[in-house]
Amino acid sequence: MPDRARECLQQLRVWVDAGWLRELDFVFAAFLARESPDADPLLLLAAALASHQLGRGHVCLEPAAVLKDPALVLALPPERAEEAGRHADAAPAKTPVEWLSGLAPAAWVAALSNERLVGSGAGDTPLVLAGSRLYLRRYWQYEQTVRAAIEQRVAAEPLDASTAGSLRQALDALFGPAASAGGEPDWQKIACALAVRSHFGIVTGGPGTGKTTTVVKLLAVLQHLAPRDAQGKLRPLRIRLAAPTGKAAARLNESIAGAVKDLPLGGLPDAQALREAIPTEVTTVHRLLVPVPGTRRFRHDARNPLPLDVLVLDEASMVGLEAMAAVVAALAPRTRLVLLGDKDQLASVEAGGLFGQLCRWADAGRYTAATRDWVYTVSGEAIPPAQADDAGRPLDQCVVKLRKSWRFGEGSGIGQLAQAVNEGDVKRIQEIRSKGRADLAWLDLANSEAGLRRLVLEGGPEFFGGRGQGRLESSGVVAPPVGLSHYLGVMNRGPRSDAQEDIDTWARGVLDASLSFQLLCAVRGGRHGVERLNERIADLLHAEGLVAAAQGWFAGRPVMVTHNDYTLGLMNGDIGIALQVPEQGKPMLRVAFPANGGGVRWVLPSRLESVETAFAMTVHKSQGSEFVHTALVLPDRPSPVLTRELVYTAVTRAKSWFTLAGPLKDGLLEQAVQRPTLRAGGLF
Ligand SMILES: Nc1ncnc2c1ncn2[C@@H]1O[C@H](COP(=O)(O)OP(=O)(O)OP(=O)(O)O)[C@@H](O)[C@H]1O
Repeated sequence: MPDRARECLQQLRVWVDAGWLRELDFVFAAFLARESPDADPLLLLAAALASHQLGRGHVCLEPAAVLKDPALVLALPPERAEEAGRHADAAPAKTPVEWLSGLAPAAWVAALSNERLVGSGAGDTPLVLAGSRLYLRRYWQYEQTVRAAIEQRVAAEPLDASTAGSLRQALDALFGPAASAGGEPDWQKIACALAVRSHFGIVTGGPGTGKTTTVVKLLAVLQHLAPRDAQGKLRPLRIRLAAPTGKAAARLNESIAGAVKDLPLGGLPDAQALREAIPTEVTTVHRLLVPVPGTRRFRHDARNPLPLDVLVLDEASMVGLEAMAAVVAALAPRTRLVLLGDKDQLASVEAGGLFGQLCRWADAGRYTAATRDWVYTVSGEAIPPAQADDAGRPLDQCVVKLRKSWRFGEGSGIGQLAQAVNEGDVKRIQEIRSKGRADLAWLDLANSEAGLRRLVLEGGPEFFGGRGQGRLESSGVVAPPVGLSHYLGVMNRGPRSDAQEDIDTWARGVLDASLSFQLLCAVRGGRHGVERLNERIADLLHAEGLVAAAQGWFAGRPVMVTHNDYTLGLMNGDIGIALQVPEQGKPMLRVAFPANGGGVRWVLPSRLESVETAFAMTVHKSQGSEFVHTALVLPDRPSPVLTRELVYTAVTRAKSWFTLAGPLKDGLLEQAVQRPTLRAGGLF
């Protein structure tokens, strides 16, 4: 191996030893150096960094973007290395940023020219350079699979004119007549119309904008348009609903049955048959595809597609590129695909960010004249000029953003804060803070241990605008905010008797009560990171006598599963609580997990290999969940992890109360909301 390549690998090794790169990144570069000993060191560096970026959620490396701001794009040195207390003298002598300084993008791209290692598509080179993006081949292939599947569905034959009348009848029955001219149109109705028009549809919107309501109506419309048998009886379409995680599936499960029950089908023939033809059970993507044990493959793939007419995928922003490629590969060409999600939330933890890419133009709409005419014909809704653009791409015609929140009324502080954060509107955030809102609390932790204690134990009602008094909303009575002592109180009251039924009811009560309050952290390391905070909270609860120990397993310890465990049927992100239950007369510790249908599943602590304490969890892990009172704890110093999407995701986890805790004077929040997440990818 030439000296230059050896030196490069030595440098990469130093960065791995410093915890800046993963072993995997090094191994990949070393493999390439063996395959092609004359490879340019800049190619080996690019390969290691492309692999590093994958670990950070980016599917490719864009040399020009890296060179513009290497420290930001590569996040090197990483946040964790600093927080682990590494000192300047322990840091590698040369940083990637220094190595790259002075390099021109064209020179870096030129160094990637290597027939054995880098191709432009077809072939089997380990790397693919597509335009200005460098991919590990597998991820380039995933993008190709997803793009082809979407393009094919976007281009699917539109409904023939004879169906338009029937569609109009169904849309009017479900949504009522069109809004009066000049008013805001009914975007839910438009979303349905457009999702019927092609074989691909996206409905995006913030919390409570009616994504579930809309998709249930869409399914009713599709069933209404489904073929009939010779006796005119409905031959229902085969429909499945899926979500990326068990928690997200359980949440949709809860809301969908109600939405199906409330469907206003009165104006349509066969109303009962239509209602019955809409599924209410939601599965996870993994269960839908059925994993083949010991492999990355699934039983359902291109050779054995799912027997489906329609697949609805909820919380699509959480689906990584690899999982999405597996989903679309398992769909027959005529299966419709409908994606639901909030495009402004954090992207998936897995490399991807594809929902954000697909929804890139959702705010602008970009509907062409043909789309506007068609929407008007089948729904009577006029798309406003602001959302019209005859240069819109075919994909844009399939994407609809729901713009009105039905959950957060005009006066809701949470709704207003979420919007201001999403728009990066610092002035508006400051206004919201200075005016005070009944459902928002701001807790400066700079020198206030007592404040954190109040928040953790009781939810800190006194920090809210209206001092945390309960209130009446259109949806019902909102009880005052609570902290962790709430569910621990339910736990410490114990079951009514030792009968298993009473124990299960009690455990379910504890699990439900635990959703009343959740602490979220932006980062894992540091004083306000999830690890230290969990330790501090356990100590505090122990000192208060609310739990019997602060370490190991103890009754009241909430745990989050960190890896899928198919034997136990537990998925990454599932949360259980350790409880003391009588077994053959003796108290034993068992972990209670929520089961479908309001039940409880009991697991022995010793069988849970990959769990972590979850008094506090990262915002990433909270995706797909909602809590009555959500508190975001900001890190104690600036971090590139703290982005607009992260804060927005945290705020929108709150149903009724939101607390922002942290060093509020240092402008951390303001910096964060002005920093949107960077995600590389070339999907659309
Ligand atoms: N057009 C509407 N008119 C009146 N109420 C509506 C309308 N659309 C939705 N809602 C109500 O708003 C609430 C939220 O709706 P839905 O659950 O469909 O929203 P979502 O976007 O799926 O929410 P989530 O944030 O939970 O994903 C529900 O109570 C629903 O009944």
